[in-house]
Amino acid sequence: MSSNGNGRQPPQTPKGKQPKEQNDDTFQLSRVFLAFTQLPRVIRLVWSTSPLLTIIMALISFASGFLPALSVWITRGVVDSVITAAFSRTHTLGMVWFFVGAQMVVGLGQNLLSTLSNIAQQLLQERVSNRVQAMILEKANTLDLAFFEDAEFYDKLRNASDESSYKPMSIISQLFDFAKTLVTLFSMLFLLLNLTWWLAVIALLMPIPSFISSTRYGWRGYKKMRRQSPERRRMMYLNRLMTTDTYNKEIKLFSLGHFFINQFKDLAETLYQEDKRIVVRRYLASFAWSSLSAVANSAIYIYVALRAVIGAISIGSLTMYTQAIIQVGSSFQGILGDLSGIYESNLFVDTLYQFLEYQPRIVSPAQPNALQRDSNSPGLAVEFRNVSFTYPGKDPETEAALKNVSFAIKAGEAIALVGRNGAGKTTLVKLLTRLYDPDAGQILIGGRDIREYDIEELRSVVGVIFQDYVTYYMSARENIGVGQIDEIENLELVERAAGKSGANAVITKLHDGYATMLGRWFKDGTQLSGGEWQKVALARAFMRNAPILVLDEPTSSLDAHAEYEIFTKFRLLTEGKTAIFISHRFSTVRLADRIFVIEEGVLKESGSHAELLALDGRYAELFNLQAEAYR
Ligand SMILES: Nc1ncnc2c1ncn2[C@@H]1O[C@H](COP(=O)(O)OP(=O)(O)OP(=O)(O)O)[C@@H](O)[C@H]1O
Repeated sequence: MSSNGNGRQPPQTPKGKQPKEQNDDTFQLSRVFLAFTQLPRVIRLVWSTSPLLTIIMALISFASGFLPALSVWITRGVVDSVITAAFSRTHTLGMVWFFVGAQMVVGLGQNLLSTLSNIAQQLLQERVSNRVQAMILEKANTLDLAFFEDAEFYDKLRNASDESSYKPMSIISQLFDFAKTLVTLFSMLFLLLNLTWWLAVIALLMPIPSFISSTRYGWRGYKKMRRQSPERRRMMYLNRLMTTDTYNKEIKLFSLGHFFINQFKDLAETLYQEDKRIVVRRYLASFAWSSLSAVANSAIYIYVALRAVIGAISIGSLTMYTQAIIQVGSSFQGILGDLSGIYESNLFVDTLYQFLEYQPRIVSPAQPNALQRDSNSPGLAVEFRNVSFTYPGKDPETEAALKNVSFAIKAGEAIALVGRNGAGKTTLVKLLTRLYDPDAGQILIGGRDIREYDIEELRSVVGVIFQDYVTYYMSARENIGVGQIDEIENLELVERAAGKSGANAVITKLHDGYATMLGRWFKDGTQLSGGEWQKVALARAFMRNAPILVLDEPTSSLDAHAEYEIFTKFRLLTEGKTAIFISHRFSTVRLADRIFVIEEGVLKESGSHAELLALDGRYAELFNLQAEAYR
């Protein structure tokens, strides 16, 4: 995205930290080494998650690396001692027993180590994955609302939480496996060198082409994941549409099921075709290279067999060398496989760290000023001075949401915001609570620019319920208690807040009162009606007990009686706090001390109901239009 000309940048990973692969689709082997740059970070992450489990895994890997060579060496002992026993006259079985016994000990040892390794790995995997998921949530919690409205950010967030949470542990497992196989490789090479050096070299070289090919496909797999991310997200969305209760009604009534299912199937088919190409090519290439290795192994086999025929080596040695050759090849292949696996996982982990590097733009100042409450009023004064704002990616000339808006609200005043859909009313509230910062101008609360306050403190003095309020699928008490999280257990406060909004009458009728689980998602959940949910949300705003109360269409779903109840008692309920409410219902609006009419991002008119009617401007027009409809 380009800058939209108002000086703000859309959310991006900090410049200079993007890995080179981001901008280039071609694969180069040299990049393989670049992609290991995350390794130290990953090791630190896993180590700090559980040093004990990491040490256990490292020790087990190192120890089990020696066992294959030991086993091959013992095999020679078994064969040679059997032949000696068979062809000598004494038939002494002592050595046979010894070597077979040793083989059994090695076998049991191998079994024990792999069991321990599996246990350590699974436990560590779970802890690392949980920790990474928590890190992603923590990061998401710090980021501005604007990030969540950006598709690129969303893709990264999805990729980070879907793929990357288990990848750090894959890297560590592959790294330990790499170390283990390295030990096996060197111990096998040590055995082979007794026979001839060039066989060791050939066995080493064989797996290299296979490594290059597999790394290239790892790269392609990663690029594919990045490319397909928007489609996969769309599939997830369709899946949610089809399986979530809130959408189900409309989908049934509009017969949209097949329409969405077909979209899902089309996307799935396109992705499948792309996946198929990569999978088939990857495994065919791997088949070709491993066939070549098999042929080369047979040639070496013949050479060693002929050495045994002419008596240059014993039959036991024949067995040992042939096994060692095969193991050198497979160990080296294993090492390269681990390397390309680490490389592939690294690419994913890179996405995770790119996500974790996002920095919020809306932050508290280094030295925040404390908010001074007004001693004469339970409310706080609010002022907008020449505030302009355009949403990211929109043109400030033609698509500004607010243009040069100025007004002052006294502490304790009740203000209604009116205006058509899309006029900028909700945007004004978002700016007041620093969900966005204005591009120009200043917003003041209690006489100071809101950017001078700590964000948490600022938000604690503004109680807001948006028109798209959240319906938490939790108990009724929690639904209201979250309005003031440190009082969530205080049933008395919760009940008082519920009493003000009319939610108390709803909740006391439920089978478990305030303990009733709301929503249908969880066991014994009760679904509420739209208006009942709104009363619960409204109670949350009262629970907050903030000096400034902002209600965005707070009574849109309430029945006439409930709305009347709230608004006749509005001043009583708000206890003299500063109140800003947005409403399209003029019966509600006229209760405000003053009314602000917003039109296309501009404050057009302001004054009391009577003043604005007398003005006979836009307000009078809208009011009369609505009144007309009731006649
Ligand atoms: N997150 C967003 N990203 C981009 N544009 C947005 C966003 N939210 C709102 N807008 C645009 O900003 C303008 C003002 O929207 P706003 O939500 O403030 O209107 P409103 O007056 O509250 O409308 P309504 O009465 O329908 O709730 C609209 O043109 C809208 O399309």
